[in-house]
Amino acid sequence: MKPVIVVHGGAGRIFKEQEKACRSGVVRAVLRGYGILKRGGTALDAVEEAVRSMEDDPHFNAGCGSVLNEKGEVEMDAIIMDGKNLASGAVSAVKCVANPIKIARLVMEKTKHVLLTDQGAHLFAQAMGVPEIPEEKLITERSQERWKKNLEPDSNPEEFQKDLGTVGAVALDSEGNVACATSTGGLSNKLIGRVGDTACIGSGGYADNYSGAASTTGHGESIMKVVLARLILYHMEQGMSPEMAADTALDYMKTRVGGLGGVIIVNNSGEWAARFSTKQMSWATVKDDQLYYGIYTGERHTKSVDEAFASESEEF
Ligand SMILES: NC(=O)C[C@H](N)C(=O)O
Repeated sequence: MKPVIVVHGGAGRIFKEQEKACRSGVVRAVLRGYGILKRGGTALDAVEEAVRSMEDDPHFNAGCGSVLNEKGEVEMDAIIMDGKNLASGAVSAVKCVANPIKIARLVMEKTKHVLLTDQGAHLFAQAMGVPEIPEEKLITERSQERWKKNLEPDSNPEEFQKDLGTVGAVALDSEGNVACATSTGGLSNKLIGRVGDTACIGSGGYADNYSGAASTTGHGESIMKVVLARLILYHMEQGMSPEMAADTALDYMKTRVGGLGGVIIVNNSGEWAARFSTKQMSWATVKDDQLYYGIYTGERHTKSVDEAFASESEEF
């Protein structure tokens, strides 16, 4: 089986001055993940690596760069899932760690549970030897400015929620296994303790070798109401292509609950899609040693992977 990986850097609005950094960020992440697949690594390792790369990138709303809750704190959600056996692990409302996706993976591999939250997730991370980092390291000037603006009496929180940026990855490895991973700081100025779609199995992501894998982004409460990732896989089980399944599910979310978002998908034969109902979503894919990436509807750049690896440090 030829490996495939798709990543997203969040659906929503990307400001002009951020576009280059977002394109570079998703390309860097997809190449890291593909490097693992190319060496015969698993889909699970590839999606974790790709998501880690974007958690470490301050341009995305995950890890460093996460948006802040109503008190100005970072509370992050993440999920990972293995399509081989439906094993999955997630964390919600975690603080002071660089890579929530790592803890999600540990939840999957080292506990009998699927989701740990807040204090419990913190204690578990400590017990697993995950280093704690000061909260300031996760907070960027941009996330702080946005938080302050949202506190102004005439602010329009709806407007600011458009500026999303969750990160995610889906992959198919050479053994035919699929996996997904998603990580986020959630919604700006959210209530303390708010758990979003990203931490919830079937909403923020789902992976099943019988059909494929999906990772979602967008308005979390809407995504949870329609259980977006699982809905997409259901459509694929009924015979739809990844693209058709994505469009059908996103349309349903828009008409049924008025929610916008984006998804990346790979099915178990290596067909993929990156679709969104928002204005933009940064995404990148590698299949057959060919890199594809874009931000706007209809935008699709192509490069060979060798060429892309050679210019990895450059902007795209
Ligand atoms: N940026 C996002 O995609 C937000 C995320 N889905 C949430 O609601 O937590």
